[in-house]
Amino acid sequence: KRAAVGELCIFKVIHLFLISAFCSFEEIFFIWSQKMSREQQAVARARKAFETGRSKSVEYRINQLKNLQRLFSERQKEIAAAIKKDLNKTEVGAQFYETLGLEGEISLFIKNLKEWAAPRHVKKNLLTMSDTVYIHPEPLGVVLVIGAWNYPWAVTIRPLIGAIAAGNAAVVKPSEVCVHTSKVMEDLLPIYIDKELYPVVTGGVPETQELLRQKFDHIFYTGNSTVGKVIMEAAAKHLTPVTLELGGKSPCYIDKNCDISIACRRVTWGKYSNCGQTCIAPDYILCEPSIQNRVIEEVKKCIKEFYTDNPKTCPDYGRIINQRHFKRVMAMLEDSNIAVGGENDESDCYIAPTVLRDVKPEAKVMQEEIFGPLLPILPVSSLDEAIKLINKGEKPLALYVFSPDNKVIERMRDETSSGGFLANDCLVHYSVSALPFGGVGNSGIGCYHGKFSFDRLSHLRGCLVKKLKMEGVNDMRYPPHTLKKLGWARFFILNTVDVGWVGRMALLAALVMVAAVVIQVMTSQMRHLPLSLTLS
Ligand SMILES: NC(=O)c1ccc[n+]([C@@H]2O[C@H](COP(=O)([O-])OP(=O)(O)OC[C@H]3O[C@@H](n4cnc5c(N)ncnc54)[C@H](O)[C@@H]3O)[C@@H](O)[C@H]2O)c1
Ligand SMILES: CC(C)=CCC/C(C)=C/CC/C(C)=C/C=O
Repeated sequence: KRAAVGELCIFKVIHLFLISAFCSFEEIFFIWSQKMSREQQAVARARKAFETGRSKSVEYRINQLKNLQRLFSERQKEIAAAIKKDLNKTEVGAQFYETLGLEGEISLFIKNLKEWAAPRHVKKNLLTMSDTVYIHPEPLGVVLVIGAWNYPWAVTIRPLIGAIAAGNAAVVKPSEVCVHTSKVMEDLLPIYIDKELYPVVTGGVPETQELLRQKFDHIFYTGNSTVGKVIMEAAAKHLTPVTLELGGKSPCYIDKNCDISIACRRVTWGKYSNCGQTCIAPDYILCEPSIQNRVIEEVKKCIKEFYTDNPKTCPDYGRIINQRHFKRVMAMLEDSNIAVGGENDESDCYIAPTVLRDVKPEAKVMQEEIFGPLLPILPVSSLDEAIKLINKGEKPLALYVFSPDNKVIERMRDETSSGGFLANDCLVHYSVSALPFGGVGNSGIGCYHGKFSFDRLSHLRGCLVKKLKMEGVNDMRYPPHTLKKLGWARFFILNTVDVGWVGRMALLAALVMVAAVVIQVMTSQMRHLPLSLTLS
């Protein structure tokens, strides 16, 4: 047996020798990759492509972004057809909620990328005044982007835009739950953008787990908090940093003094868009008992206005993504009183826009993120009680308050915590690229959109370039350490300089003048000394 193993080893060594002697690197990579899983291959190719250095060029990145922009202008029909099959969104709806935001984000990046990627000069202290001190944004390497199904293009491509812009390679894993969209993404992306640098890997849990076994330089995950923990655990094995865009129960407080009809119109839109399957949908309403009936009536009116008397046949009303989620949402209805809606059809994954009245915090619907078209109303006696109730739960992704009173708005903002905060509207903060979008606590880690995406997926390298002159200035930091040196160090380190170019010149001129005066005084003093003393 031992002889056989020995022979095998010799054979292997000869085999390896022959390969390395007679094969090119490409061939060796090919032979080696035959033994790898599809996921391993995609990651290895992406890393190899990253190592060529082509994504370091800002022009290259801008070109890739322009190609992505072209995908959205040329392939709207295919994109919309798949989203229609997956989530029953109309073509207009798909553009409005998904691709419009992406087109805006790409334009923003194309316009600003040169500036964002350039070295950023920073404030200095007196000690480093004559040095060049700056932040140098650099690519991280290979990023894994894991998308969710509810807005499959928006939540998968938006992080990809950031990854491309920051000069990374990125492996894109769309959600398998959106079967049709995932296929379209797999087919279209390689036609438009560099397929080596940005491969698409489709598949479900086993494929994602195989991807997670590989080493990445950042993992950007969008989805539920339970899987978020799985992602973070896998990332920890390689010390990979993560961004987790999660969900949660986003509360909505309606003040009795506000225009209830306008508030309810905005809440109805925020809640029932995409059939309630929006990460930042208002999850439940908190209001005083005196306005509960008004709120119910107004929401009911808006449901009729937006989705007709029969939302089931209304093209703008979506469907629950699949039967598993249908059953999950329906089970939440068990111990609640339906005030509006409640109709459903499992075979069509249809649940009507539904309002629940007098809901208690212990009710089933209050135990987890609803992610469906149910709107519970929890009566509270005051703003104080609403704040207390919100603070009992996990920190939400969004928090909504409707009130004409700035004091109410400010109290709600200052006495709670959430990923984002919106007064007198729902969802729209998502569309402002200048705002960081992300959760806090249980609703996520890290934020993105616009420049925040660029910074999140870059390494912001701190750089200081000193000249080899003026060594005398450094004396204060070298041993022996004395109180006098400490005094100088305090002066030089604790004083920051932010005087700009003109100021720097003026400061330099002042220093030169002081030095000139000192030298003059010293030489004139020396002239008055007896010759013997000057020499000694
Ligand atoms: N913060 C945001 O921007 C944002 C956006 C959209 C959705 N969400 C949240 O996402 C949730 C809905 O999405 P979801 O989680 O149902 O989407 P999902 O089922 O599509 O899962 C998300 C991704 O995780 C992968 N995945 C699932 N289970 C896994 C496992 N066990 N191991 C490894 N990978 C796994 C899937 O393949 C998929 O790509 C909601 O909680 C919602 O609030 C958050
Ligand atoms: C276009 C306007 C005014 C607002 C954005 C609407 C919206 C709901 C976008 C989708 C947000 C999103 C990806 C949520 C995640 O689940």
